[in-house]
Amino acid sequence: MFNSWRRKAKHLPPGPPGLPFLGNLLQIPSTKQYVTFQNLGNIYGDITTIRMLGSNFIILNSRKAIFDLFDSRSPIYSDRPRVIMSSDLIGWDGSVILANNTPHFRNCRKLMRKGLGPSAAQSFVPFLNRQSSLYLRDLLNRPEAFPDVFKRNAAAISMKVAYGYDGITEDEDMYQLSHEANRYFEETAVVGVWLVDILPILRYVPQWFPLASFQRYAARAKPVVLECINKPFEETKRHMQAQGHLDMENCIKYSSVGISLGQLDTTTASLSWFFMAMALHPEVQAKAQAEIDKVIGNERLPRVEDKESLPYVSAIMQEVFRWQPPVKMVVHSASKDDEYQGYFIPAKTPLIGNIWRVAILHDENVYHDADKFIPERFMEEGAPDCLTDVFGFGRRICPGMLIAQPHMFVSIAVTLATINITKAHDAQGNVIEPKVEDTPGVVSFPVPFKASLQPRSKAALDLIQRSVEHSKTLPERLDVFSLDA
Ligand code: HEM
Repeated sequence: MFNSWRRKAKHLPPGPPGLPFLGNLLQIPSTKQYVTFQNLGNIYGDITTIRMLGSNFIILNSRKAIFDLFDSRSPIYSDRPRVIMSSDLIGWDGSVILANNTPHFRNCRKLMRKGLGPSAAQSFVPFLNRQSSLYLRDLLNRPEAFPDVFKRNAAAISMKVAYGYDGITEDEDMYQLSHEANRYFEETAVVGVWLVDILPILRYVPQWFPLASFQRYAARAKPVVLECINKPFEETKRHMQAQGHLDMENCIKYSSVGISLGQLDTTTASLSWFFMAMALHPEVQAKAQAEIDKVIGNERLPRVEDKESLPYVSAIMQEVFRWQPPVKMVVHSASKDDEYQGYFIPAKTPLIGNIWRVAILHDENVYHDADKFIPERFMEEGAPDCLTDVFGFGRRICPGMLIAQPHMFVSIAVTLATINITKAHDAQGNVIEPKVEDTPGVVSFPVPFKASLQPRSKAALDLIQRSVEHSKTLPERLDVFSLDA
């Protein structure tokens, strides 16, 4: 009784008044929620509550609040809110990304630390270098389809990292399978978008019911998702002719598919934002190309190992992440009641960390002209490191960040070394201005835009061809999942 009195005596963080039952539902748009949340933060402070259909959501709008809770109190704030649509209805339950902080989750993270940690990431460097010239070749073959080239390249890397699988770019069925399963994840894993996530009772509504279009969607999606989880794993097992302990098999299966899920869209989106930034800022592109020409010359392509000697190119990578973080909000959940800054945070409340606002990312106190693309800010003495924010927090921090960063760097560097990216023109010769608008979803892509890609010179074209040939001589990588280490 005393506890219940204490619970009532403490208040949730403040938030906007809402309507009976609907709460703030009508005030939260379906796109760019992070801007709405930022505006709420400006009114109600760095920790704000919104209420929708009887459920509370807490928004964290400051770097301090996010780190205090997600990082310093990570034993409490490492769960995920339950997304019934994505996990129960379409089959992503068990996936690392949606799992609560359970033994299964901890085993998967342990496995991923081995497969994606510093020494594993180091061992992928030759593969990333090798892959970068194939990426350039594909880009020049299909310049108009650059987002698809990014995605196929990311798929090749994630399949290699997750399953040791080569040749996804030639295996159209496997590529389409992971592409489609990924899309289903993207469309269903955002908290609060599907009514069934807010009113779980709806999960029992049968498919034939007139308003149950979500059940029909789930019936289409589930076989694809399950095949994406099982097929590459079974193939790998067949190749290895291995039989393992069932728990461990599950752990490998969900870690592997988590890697593929974690990588595909994030790197594709970031490279798409990079292309947009270059089309919008020819002066940045020219400056980076001058750096590459001076430091690397035109006898070879830049490599992962050149990062330190190409500070301006590295600054472009950081600025792409800061300007348009591909994951603009992360959602953790509290595993038990807690108190913060005098406010009560009930167990199971979803907490939304507004990466967009946080930080440094779009905080004018830290970055001047935060909406502008200015890589020079990362060349200044004592510039903050935005990479500590874009990859998430605490126990849920992105396990693939040591693969993602060299992959992004080398892709940016080889593109700048050999290709000019400019704004596209329409049939009448008018410039098509790219719009800096993003798509809704877990990962935010730029809305599709056109850009024109031209090789910088005949020498650049020759270099790409030579590098593709040379890449075949580069060493392979070692076993990813050596479980006995
Ligand atoms: C541009 C590149 C990437 C960015 C910006 C990014 C960002 C993120 C963020 C913000 C999270 C959520 C963290 C949180 O909840 O606090 C996350 C989770 C995750 N990422 Fe990445 N990521 C990237 C690339 C990758 C790559 C290359 C992999 C795999 C090789 C990967 C695998 C994962 C996995 C498995 C999770 C789920 C972790 C969990 O829920 O515990 N990511 N990532």
